[in-house]
Amino acid sequence: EINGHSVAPSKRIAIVGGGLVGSLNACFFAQKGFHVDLYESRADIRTATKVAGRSINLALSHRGRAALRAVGLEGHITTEGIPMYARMIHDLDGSTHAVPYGTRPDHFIISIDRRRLNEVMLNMAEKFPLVKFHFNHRLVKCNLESGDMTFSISGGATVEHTADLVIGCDGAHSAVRGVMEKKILFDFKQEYIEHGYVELETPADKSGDYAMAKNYLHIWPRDTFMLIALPNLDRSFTTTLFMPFKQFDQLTTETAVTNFFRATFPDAVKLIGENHLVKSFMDTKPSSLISVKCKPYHSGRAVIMGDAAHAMVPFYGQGMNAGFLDCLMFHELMDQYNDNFDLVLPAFTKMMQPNGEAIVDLAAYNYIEMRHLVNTWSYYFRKKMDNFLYRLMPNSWVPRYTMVTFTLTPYSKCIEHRDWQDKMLTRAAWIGGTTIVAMALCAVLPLAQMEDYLEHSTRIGRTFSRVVRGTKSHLGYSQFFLRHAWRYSN
Ligand SMILES: Cc1cc2nc3c(=O)[nH]c(=O)nc-3n(C[C@H](O)[C@H](O)[C@H](O)COP(=O)(O)OP(=O)(O)OC[C@H]3O[C@@H](n4cnc5c(N)ncnc54)[C@H](O)[C@@H]3O)c2cc1C
Ligand SMILES: COc1ccc2c(c1)CN(c1nc(C(=O)N(C)c3cc(Cl)c(F)cc3C(=O)O)c(Cl)s1)C2
Repeated sequence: EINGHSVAPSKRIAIVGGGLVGSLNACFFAQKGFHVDLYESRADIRTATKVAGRSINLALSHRGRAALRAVGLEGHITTEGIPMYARMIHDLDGSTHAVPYGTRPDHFIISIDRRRLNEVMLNMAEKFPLVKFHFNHRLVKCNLESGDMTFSISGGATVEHTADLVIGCDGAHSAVRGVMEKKILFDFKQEYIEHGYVELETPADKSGDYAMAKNYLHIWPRDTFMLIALPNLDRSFTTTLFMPFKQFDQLTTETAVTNFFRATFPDAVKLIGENHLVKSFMDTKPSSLISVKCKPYHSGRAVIMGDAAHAMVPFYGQGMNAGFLDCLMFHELMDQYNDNFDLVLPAFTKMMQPNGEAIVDLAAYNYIEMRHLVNTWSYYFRKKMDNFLYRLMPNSWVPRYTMVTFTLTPYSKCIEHRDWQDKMLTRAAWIGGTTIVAMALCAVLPLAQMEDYLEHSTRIGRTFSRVVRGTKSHLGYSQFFLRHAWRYSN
C-alpha cells in the first residue's frame, strides 16, 4: 500500500546511467509502479554549479517527441525548446539562404538544451516514492544472470546491489555492454571517424538579441569540415565545428586559428567575436565521434538502450531520438507481454536491433554524403528529383531524411525505401534519358544513320563521363554544388 493505492509486488529495476535515456526510462518505469534504482557515475547535474556559457543543445524530432508524449512531457519540453523550420546555409561569401525542412506545418525540429531536458526528466521520476537515485555510483561489475552489481563510489570504496532487471543506459562506452561483449554469440563493432568536434558559442548581439536568424539550424558546409549552430533560450547559439583531427592538429597558434576562421567562416568570426573565438578554440580539445553496433541488445536479465546499444555519429541528429524511441518501444512490449521480462527482452532485440543498426548506418552514410556525395551531379539531381516527386506523389515518394526525421517509419524501412527509390530513379533516368535522345535523333536523323550514331554516341558518352568525373573533383565543383544542392534539398 503506498499513498492509499496498491502497487504490484514491484520488481526491482536497476537503470545504469542517468543521462537522457536513463532518466526517460526512469519516468516510464516509475509511472508503471516499479521499484527503480538509478545509478549514475557523475554527480547530480541538478545541484552541480551551472557551467557558465557552455550550453549543449540537440535537435529533437518526431521519434523523440513520441516518447516524451508517452510520459506526458512533450508539451513541457517543446515549449522550452526553439523550433527550427529550415536550415540556413552560410556560403563562403557570407551570403545565406534557407532550405525548409518540408512543406507541411509539422515539419520542423526543436532545439533543446541537453542539461535542462535531463533535469526535467530526473525531477519527474524522482516524484515517485519507489524511485531512488544513486549519484557518484559507477558500475564496475555486473552478473547478467543474477542481476548482482558492484559500483565504485567516491573514495574508492565499492557497494553491491541487485535487481530483477538491469537496464544499461550508460552511453557509447557502456559498462553493461562491456559485460555482454564477453558472452559467446554477442557481436560488437565500434568505429571512430576521422572527424572530431569542438563546441563554441555565438553570443547574443550587442542589443541582447540573437546574432543570427533564430528559428533555423545554421550550417556552414565546407566540404571536409563544417560548422553547425543551434539556437538557445538565452539568445546565444551553440556552434559546433566538425573537422578532421589532422586539421585540428594544424591549428596550434592563435594566428593559424584566426586565419583559418577568417578564410572559411568569415561571417561567423564577426558573430562569435574573434578574440572570444580564438580563446575558446585554443582552450578546447576536440572530442571524438564513435559509431557502435552490437547484437543482441539483451543477455540474461540485462538489456541495453540508447548509445549503449547504438552509438552513432551525429550527422542525422537522431542519437537521442533513437534512444528515446527505444524506451517507448520497450514499454509497448511490456504492455504487450504483461511485464514478462523473459518475453519482453528477446522481443525488444528482435524489434529494435535492426533499427538501431540501420540508423547507425544512415548517420554514417549521411556523414559521407555531407562531405563527398553532395558534390556529385547525381546527388544534386537526386535532391531535385526527390522534391519534385514528393510534391507529385506525397504519399509514396518521401525523401529519406523526411522519413527519418518526420515519421515513425522504422529506420530499417527507411533504408529499404531508399534502396527502392534508388532503383526507381536509376531506371527512370535511363528510360527518360534514352527516350529523349531517341526522339531527338528520330527527328533529325534518317533511320539508316541512327544505328552507327548510337554506336558512336555510347563510346562518346563513356569518354565524356570520364572527363567530367576527372575535372569535377578538381574544379571545386564541390563548393558550387554544396552551395546550390541545399537549395533543393528540402
Ligand atoms: C556533437 C553531438 C551532437 C549531437 N546532436 C544530437 C541531436 O541533434 N539530436 C539527437 O537526437 N542526438 C544528438 N546527439 C546524440 C545524443 O547526444 C546521444 O544519442 C544521447 O546523449 C544518448 O543518450 P544516452 O543516455 O544513451 O547516453 P549518454 O547521454 O552518454 O548518457 C550515459 C550516462 O551514463 C553514465 N555512465 C556511463 N558509464 C557509467 C557507468 N559505468 N556507471 C554508471 N553510469 C555511467 C554517464 O555519466 C551518462 O550520464 C549528438 C551527439 C553529439 C556527440
Ligand atoms: C548539436 O549538434 C548537431 C550536430 C549535427 C546535427 C545536429 C546537431 C542536428 N542535425 C540534423 N540533421 C538533420 C538531417 O536530416 N540532415 C540530413 C542534416 C545533416 C547535417 Cl550534418 C546537417 F548539418 C544538417 C542536416 C539537415 O537536414 O538540416 C536534421 Cl533534420 S537535424 C545534424
